[in-house]
Amino acid sequence: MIPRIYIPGDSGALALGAEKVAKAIEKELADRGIEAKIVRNGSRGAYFLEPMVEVATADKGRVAYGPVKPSDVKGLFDSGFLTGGHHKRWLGAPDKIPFLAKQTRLTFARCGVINPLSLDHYKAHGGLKGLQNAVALTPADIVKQVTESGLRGRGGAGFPTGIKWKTVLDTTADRKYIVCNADEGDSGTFADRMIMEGDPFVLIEGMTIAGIATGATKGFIYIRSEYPHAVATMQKAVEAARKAGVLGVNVLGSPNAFDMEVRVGAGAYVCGEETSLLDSLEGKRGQVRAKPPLPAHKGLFGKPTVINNVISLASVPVIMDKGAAFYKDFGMGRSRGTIPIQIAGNVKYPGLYEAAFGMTLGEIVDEIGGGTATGRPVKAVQVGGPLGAYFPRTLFDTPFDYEAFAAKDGLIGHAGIVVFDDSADMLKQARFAMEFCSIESCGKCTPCRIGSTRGVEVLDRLAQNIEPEKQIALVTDLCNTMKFGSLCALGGFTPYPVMSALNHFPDDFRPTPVAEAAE
Ligand SMILES: NC(=O)c1ccc[n+]([C@@H]2O[C@H](COP(=O)([O-])OP(=O)(O)OC[C@H]3O[C@@H](n4cnc5c(N)ncnc54)[C@H](O)[C@@H]3O)[C@@H](O)[C@H]2O)c1
Ligand SMILES: Cc1cc2nc3c(=O)[nH]c(=O)nc-3n(C[C@H](O)[C@H](O)[C@H](O)COP(=O)(O)O)c2cc1C
Ligand code: SF4
Repeated sequence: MIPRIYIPGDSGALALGAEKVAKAIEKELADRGIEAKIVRNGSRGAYFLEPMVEVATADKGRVAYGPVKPSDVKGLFDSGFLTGGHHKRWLGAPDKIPFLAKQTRLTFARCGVINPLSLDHYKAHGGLKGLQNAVALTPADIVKQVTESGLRGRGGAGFPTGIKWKTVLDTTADRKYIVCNADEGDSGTFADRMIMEGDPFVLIEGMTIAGIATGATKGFIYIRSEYPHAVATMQKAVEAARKAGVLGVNVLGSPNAFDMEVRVGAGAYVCGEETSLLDSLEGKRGQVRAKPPLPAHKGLFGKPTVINNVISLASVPVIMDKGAAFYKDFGMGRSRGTIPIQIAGNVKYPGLYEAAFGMTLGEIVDEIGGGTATGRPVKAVQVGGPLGAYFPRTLFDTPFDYEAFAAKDGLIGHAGIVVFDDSADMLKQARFAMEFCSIESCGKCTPCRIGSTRGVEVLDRLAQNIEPEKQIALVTDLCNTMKFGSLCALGGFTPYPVMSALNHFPDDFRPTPVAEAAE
C-alpha cells in the first residue's frame, strides 16, 4: 500500500517551488520508512499554511486527509520551505510581532484571544451585542444599518451586502435561506478558515442577524472539505449556540427563529461560485446556473437566498454593535471598513493582516510581508486568487481598494496575495492559469471548457518558440473570447492572470530567438 501524496498545485504552492517541496516531503517521509508517491492534483489548496497534503491509498482512496503535522516534515520547516508556524503565530500573541500589532482588527478582534469554543469568552469580549441590538430592531432597520456601513461582499465581487439583503427581504416567499460560502478556494487565502477555527460564534452571530434581517429561518454553512478543523469547530459551535438559545425557535428569547447546519463540499473550485454551490447543497453535481434569476430571488431549493462569504457575515456583528458610522469611518472611496489581507507565497512574513482599505500594495508586500523569503527581488504579486492579475512592482502604488484595482485591470477578490521572486517564469504562470481553468471548469460553456484547453496548447507552443507572434495574437484573441463569452467568472476572469502576465512581463513570453541565443 503506497500512500499517494497530493500536492495542491495552486499559485501559492508554485511561488514556493511546489515541485521542490513535494520532493522534500517525499524524502522526509521516506526517511521515516513511509513509501510515498507524489501526485500533483493541479488545482487548489493552501500549501503554506500547514502543508495541506492529502494522503490517499490505492485500494481505499482517501484514507487520511488534512494537514500533515509539522513534526512529520520537521526538516522542511527548519529549512524555511514550509511555514506552518505562522498559523499558530497568527492565532497566538500578536502583540509580540510588531507589524501584527499595527492591525485594525474589527472582524478578527477575538481571534487568538479567546477560546474559540467558549461562548462565555465570546460574550466577555463583546460577542452577541450585535445580535442583541438586532433582535430589538425591525428587519428593514437592520438592512438599513448594514447598507449604510458600506459593507461589500468579501468573497470577491464586492457587491453591497445591504442591497443583497434588501432584495431577499423584499421578496415574498414561504421560506428563505441564508447560505454562508466557506468554500474558500482562492490560492493564498485562509481568512475564512481563521474565523471558523478562531472565532466561530462571530459567524453564527452574523448569519443569525442576516436571517432576522431578511426573514430567513434556516442557514447552511458550506465548508470546503479540505478544512476538517473548521468543519469540526463550526459543528461544535453550532451545537453550543443551540444549547444556549442563541439558535433555535426563540433567538436570545425573541420571537425570531433561526437555526443552521454545517455542510461539507466535495473539493471543486467551481462550487465556490454561488449557483454551483447551491446545486451542490441540493445534492446535485455542482454546475453553474445562468443568472438571472439571482439567488436573492430564486436560490436554494428555488427560494430567496442570501449567499454571503464568511468574512462578509462575520463583519456584521461589529456593525450592529458599534453602528454603521463606526464601520464606515474606516477605508477609502467606496471600499469601507476593514479587510483581512492574506499574505502568502514567497514572502518573509506570511500571515493574515486586517487593515482598513487604502494601504498600498507596496506597503503590504514590503513592509508587512517583509519582501521575499528568498531575499531575491519581488517580481510579481498575484492579488485575488488564481483568477487575479499579476502586478509588477511598477503598480505597487495601487491602494487596496476595489475600484483602484479594477482601474488597473486587477481585482482584490478575497484579498489573498501571493508573492513571487524574480525566478518566477510568467509564461509558466500564465499556462498554470489556463490549466487551472481547464481542470476546474464545470464544462457548461464553450469559451471556458474549450478555450482553457486550447489556451494551454497555445502557451505550450509559445514555450517551444513555435511562431511566437502568432501564438501571442491567438492567446490574446482567446482571452477576449473567454472574458466576454463565459457564463461565470471562472472562464471570464482567467484572462486576468494570463493577460497581466503577458502585458507586464513580455520578455518571459518572447523566448530568445535561436540565432540570437547562438551568438
Ligand atoms: N473567495 C474565493 O475563494 C473566490 C474564488 C473565486 C472567485 N472569487 C470571486 O468571485 C467573484 C465573482 O463572483 P460572482 O460571479 O458571484 O459575482 P457577481 O458579480 O455575479 O455577484 C456578486 C454577488 O452579488 C449578488 N448580486 C448581484 N446583483 C444583485 C442584485 N441586483 N441584487 C441582489 N444580489 C445581487 C450575486 O448574487 C452575488 O452574490 C470574483 O470577483 C472573484 O474575486 C472568489
Ligand atoms: C469560480 C468561482 C469561485 C468562487 N469561490 C468563492 C469562494 O470560495 N468563496 C466565496 O465567498 N465566494 C466565491 N465566489 C464568489 C461567489 O460566487 C459569490 O459572489 C459570493 O459568495 C457572494 O458573497 P459576498 O457577496 O459576501 O462576497 C466564487 C466565484 C467564482 C466565479
Ligand atoms: S465559465 Fe467555466 S465554470 Fe463557468 S459556467 Fe462556463 S464552463 Fe462552467
